[in-house]
Amino acid sequence: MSHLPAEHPAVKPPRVGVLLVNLGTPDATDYWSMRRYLSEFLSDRRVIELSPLLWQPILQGIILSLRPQKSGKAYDSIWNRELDESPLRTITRNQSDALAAHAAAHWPNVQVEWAMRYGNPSIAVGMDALAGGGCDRILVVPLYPQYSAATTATVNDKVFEWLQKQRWQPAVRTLPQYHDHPAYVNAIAQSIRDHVAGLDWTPDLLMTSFHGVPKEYLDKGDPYHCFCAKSGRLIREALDWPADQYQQTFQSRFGPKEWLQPYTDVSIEAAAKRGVKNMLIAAPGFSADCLETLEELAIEGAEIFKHHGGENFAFVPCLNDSALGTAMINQLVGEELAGWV
Ligand SMILES: C=CC1=C(C)c2cc3[nH]c(cc4nc(cc5[nH]c(cc1n2)c(C)c5CCC(=O)O)C(CCC(=O)O)=C4C)c(C)c3C=C
Ligand SMILES: [Fe+2]
Ligand SMILES: [Fe+2]
Repeated sequence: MSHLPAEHPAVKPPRVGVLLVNLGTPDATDYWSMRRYLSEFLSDRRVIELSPLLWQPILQGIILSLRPQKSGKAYDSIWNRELDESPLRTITRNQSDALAAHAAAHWPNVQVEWAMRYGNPSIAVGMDALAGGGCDRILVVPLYPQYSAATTATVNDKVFEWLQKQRWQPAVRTLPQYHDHPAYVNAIAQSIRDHVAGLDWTPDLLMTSFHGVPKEYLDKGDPYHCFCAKSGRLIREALDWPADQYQQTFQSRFGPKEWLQPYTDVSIEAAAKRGVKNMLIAAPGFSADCLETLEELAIEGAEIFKHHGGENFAFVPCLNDSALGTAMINQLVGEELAGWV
């Protein structure tokens, strides 16, 4: 006859968890908050592929003495003062709330949480909340349409680092990239169409700007570059936008090495100099507006364009928690939960 020990773990009714994950964000814009965030981010060996013996002295000594102030100022210019947090955090939480509402209506045994790869709330906190809620199956959703080792893979690494510490592991699925999914391509195309309809001028250039990575990562086999090119082409085709009035670029260069080209800032300047007067820019690689879109594109991009002779400049907001954006997330998650709900 067998006897269960008194401390036998409680067996809860099975539930399914979904964890939405985006990049990360500082808790505040002061020097130490910025330093903590940038240190975690730039110490990730998927992001900076250098030996820590070489990189950490440069990072801790030089970069983290100056960059926290500079980036803190940039974050200050876009900070959500009402909620005292970065826009990326506000938007990701809203996306999660919208998915949770959809789940409550359609998939009653699904719990939704959200997390940031760097900063708070962490992936471990999100996974703890799902496991604590009784989820024995978890779908992880890195909110990156185009796969890169520097983004999608490092989210999955962090999830599996959490799994390594669990005695009772849930089953885990990860959402694959969706760079050519019709729901994604059509949602981006529609958001661009809607934005154009609200302008009192006609764009003579549409630029789609994606976050860059060092060119070396492409040479080593990271497929991100090709996925961005394909997304750009599919979006242009969905819009039926003339090829000679379209350009795809890469932004947010960091450090002295070559990054993926053409560079967004250089291309905006060149467009203005060759006589483009009306320019529209979109950022289809970002699921949510953040420093890189609100500051680098909408503010700095407009300044560069106008400084070099451009007249009208508009930025198409990311899908964020718009009806288009949340419907797309609901669809992608619904397809990936097949067999689980
Ligand atoms: C070598 C450094 C970096 C690589 C490689 C990199 C890849 C990469 N990043 C994103 C998306 C985002 N990056 C954001 C901010 C940001 N990125 C870097 C550096 C690299 N990114 C830094 C240092 C920062 C912080 C700000 C700064 O100091 O400039 C953000 C915004 C976060 C926010 O809270 O607003 C996003 C989003 C992708 C998609 C990507 C590779 C494909
Ligand atoms: Fe980045
Ligand atoms: Fe940037």
